[in-house]
Amino acid sequence: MENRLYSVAQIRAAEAAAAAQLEAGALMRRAGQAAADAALALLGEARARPVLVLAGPGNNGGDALEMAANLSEAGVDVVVLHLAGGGKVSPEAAQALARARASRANFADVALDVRDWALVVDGLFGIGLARPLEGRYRELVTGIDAVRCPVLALDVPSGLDADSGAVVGPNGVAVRATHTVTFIGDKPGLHTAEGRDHAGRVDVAGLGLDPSLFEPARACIAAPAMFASRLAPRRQNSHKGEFGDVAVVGGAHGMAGAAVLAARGALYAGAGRVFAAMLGPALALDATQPELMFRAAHDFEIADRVLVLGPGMGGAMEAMRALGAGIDGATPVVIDADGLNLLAASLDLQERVARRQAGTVVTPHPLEAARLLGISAHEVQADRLGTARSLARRLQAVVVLKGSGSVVARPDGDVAINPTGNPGLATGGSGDVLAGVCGALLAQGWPAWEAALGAVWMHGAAADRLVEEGIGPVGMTAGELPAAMRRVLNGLVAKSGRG
Ligand SMILES: NC(=O)C1=CN([C@@H]2O[C@H](COP(=O)(O)OP(=O)(O)OC[C@H]3O[C@@H](n4cnc5c(N)ncnc54)[C@H](O)[C@@H]3O)[C@@H](O)[C@H]2O)[C@@H](O)CC1
Ligand SMILES: Nc1ncnc2c1ncn2[C@@H]1O[C@H](COP(=O)(O)OP(=O)(O)O)[C@@H](O)[C@H]1O
Ligand SMILES: [K+]
Repeated sequence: MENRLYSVAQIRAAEAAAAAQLEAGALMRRAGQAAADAALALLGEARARPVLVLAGPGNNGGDALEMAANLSEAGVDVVVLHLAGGGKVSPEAAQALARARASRANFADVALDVRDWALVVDGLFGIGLARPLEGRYRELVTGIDAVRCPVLALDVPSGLDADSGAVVGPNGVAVRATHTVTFIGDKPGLHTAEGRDHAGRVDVAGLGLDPSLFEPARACIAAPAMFASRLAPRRQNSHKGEFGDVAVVGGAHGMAGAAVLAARGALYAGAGRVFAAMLGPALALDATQPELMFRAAHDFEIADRVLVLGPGMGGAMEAMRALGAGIDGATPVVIDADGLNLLAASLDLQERVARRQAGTVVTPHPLEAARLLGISAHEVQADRLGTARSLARRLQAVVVLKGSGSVVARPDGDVAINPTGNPGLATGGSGDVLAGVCGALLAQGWPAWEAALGAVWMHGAAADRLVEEGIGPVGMTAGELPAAMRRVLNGLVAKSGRG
């Protein structure tokens, strides 16, 4: 897997194995050097103002002190704010402190806002954070929000859980960095939940560890390489029957729009034919998308069609029947929105999902995932990877837990975190488009895992393009996504062709 992500336990194990082969303090010195290089790159020619280095009581503070010594040796004006804490200090961190004290760095107890800094470095806490930030730490971390210069976090923004991306504590705070240089290996918490807001741009400094020291990663950052084998250019001699039928089953009274958006998503992602099987009054036509075929759900023939079950489906008995029929069918399905709420209410349906032979992709947002697992949305967000994994295992399906850094999980426990997308997607209907795109990829023969990864990646990339064009994030609409996603998809297909 490329772009590997490691749990804190895996990082600790690799670090311990490496430390046993190296001279004492070598890893911390390497971390301090990598951090200084990152800071120098950020500073560029901006050397007139000083750099503030916040150093905490543990080894993260040790990294920061090594870095302060390196920066001052490089001629940078450095001010260190060292919070010693009362606990035991590791020999490496003690050595780093002695080195920083002997350097030209100034140790001072300053308020964050007293100077115009060129850069603030967060070396308070890393993967050893054990409880919420309080007192002086909390004050400093909130103070960082007010600075206008870049903020570089070492390893992990202090206050953030590196495994989950949750801010630690009920009313917890965490550093909002513009950049993070993370050590030894990349960590999931920097890329999902609150992670993207707190970590900023993430660079990995591997510190020269031998790859054989790592346990196999069970998580990665999603990338087109993971679904590239499905992006083959179309043969000249092809016909619509090769690209599959998608039927969106939904659109109860008053919710036709959800089914239409999903159907448009499927059409623009290349399905051969797209139907909308409506639980409410069947529309005669979508005048802006006349290619879509509307049918009444109660007498619609679902056989041989990939189904997108749920957009605007409502909760009536008829919806439950349509969902059950789709689940028991032999074609791949996507279950979304109201389909998931109905599923949450029926253990029987959940078991039938788990027994399905054809591909199944389930796309809950955090509240839908919470209903399915009988927990709160807060608990889902506190452990997005764990939640996605347990749902995937329970339903024996590929699960997309949506939101910032969508988590795609498979029943065997492997997960990928999607790096594309932005808050422009936080608008009604964007999830319907995603479900339709995923249905179209399944209809074109993509396996569930690749279809889910491809749909999520391209849907997010479409939103990113719209932002680049000034169409969002504010005011971006779900209806603008299908055409933008189509450009992304064709761009990837063109790249996949023979040079
Ligand atoms: N051991 C080494 O040689 C290396 C350490 N590294 C760095 O070391 C970090 C991990 O070091 P540590 O295990 O010392 O952990 P941290 O430095 O992240 O924090 C642990 C220290 O903070 C205290 N603490 C935890 N939460 C607190 C809170 N909320 N309020 C007040 N005090 C709190 C603990 O009692 C302990 O003293 C990594 O994130 C990384 O930055 C890496 O540079 C790799 C090399
Ligand atoms: N802040 C965000 N950053 C990135 N993606 C987001 C964000 N908010 C929402 N999304 C994405 O937008 C889509 C919203 O889906 P959903 O919550 O089902 O909305 P709806 O039901 O209105 O269609 C999902 O793909 C989700 O991952
Ligand atoms: K930190």
